[in-house]
Amino acid sequence: MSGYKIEAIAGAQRTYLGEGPHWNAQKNEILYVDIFGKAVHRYVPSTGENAKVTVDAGPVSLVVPVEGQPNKYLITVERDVQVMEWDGVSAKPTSLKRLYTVDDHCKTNRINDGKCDASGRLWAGTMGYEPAPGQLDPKKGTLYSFGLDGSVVKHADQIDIANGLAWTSDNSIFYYIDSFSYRVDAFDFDITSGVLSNRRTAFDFKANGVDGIPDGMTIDANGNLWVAVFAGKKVVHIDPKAGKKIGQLDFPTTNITSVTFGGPNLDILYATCAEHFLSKEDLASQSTAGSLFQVTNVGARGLAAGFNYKGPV
Ligand SMILES: O=C(O)[C@H](O)[C@@H](O)[C@H](O)[C@H](O)CO
Ligand SMILES: [Zn+2]
Repeated sequence: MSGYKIEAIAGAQRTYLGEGPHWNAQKNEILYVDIFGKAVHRYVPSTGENAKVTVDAGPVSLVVPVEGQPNKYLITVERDVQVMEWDGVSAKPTSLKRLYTVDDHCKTNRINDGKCDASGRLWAGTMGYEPAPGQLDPKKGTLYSFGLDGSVVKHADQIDIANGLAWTSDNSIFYYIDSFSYRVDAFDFDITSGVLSNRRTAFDFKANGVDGIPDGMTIDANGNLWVAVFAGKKVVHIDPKAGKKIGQLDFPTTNITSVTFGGPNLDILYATCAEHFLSKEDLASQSTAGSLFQVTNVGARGLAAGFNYKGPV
């Protein structure tokens, strides 16, 4: 893949563990979190406006706007799903309200990656305690959905690190990453009922000789996947139908965590990354660690902007 250009966005606030980028088309802004920075960030590319709101209660792993309520956002804090009221400027939320708590059976778990499907249903998964690279409390994660009717449904368990999620344009397939499987899996998906079935492998990192840990993910208008590779210094472009890698974006820092398309034409790929788990040497030599990146001229456009949450708040 040639001709692409990667830039660390100087005007966007940096993070310790940047994650969960969401293109909010209603406000032409990108939202992203700093998990262990316990914060939500917003950045408006057209004006350079940016802001950060800190939630002291615990790690914040995702942010999704609430449909029709411009100052309300769904966030996850530790094992809670909460609705945050925020004016988009202040350093502290106007209000926080807990909606759901998951994994009471394992209180050292936390919610990790998640996003909404096209119906506005939230999907999010959990992971065990991970004090250091390779020291994860294994197979403790569960994938949940939070429905428009207020239902909380378990879809899969025995997950190591609940990560990337993406749906096809016709919502017939859900792609999913449990990081330490080193795979992208595919499920048949029924968006009306929210039911997943027929889990199979769409792309196997090890079988295809791709090193690193698959992390966050997005899908482009051609139905191909873009997967951030933690400890891999890259984003890989994958054709999930063929189970083949079809491209790669090489970054100047090691721990790329997630990606989303954004911009008015959905032709800019935004990537989050982390200082988290970087070696001392890498931290000293990688000045862009923790940046929000934009990648232009990748040769594809996003399938859609981020979907808002449409459930009860
Ligand atoms: O960003 C995430 O999704 C996790 O929260 C990170 O912690 C890494 O994926 C994990 O640490 C890799 O080992
Ligand atoms: Zn992740």
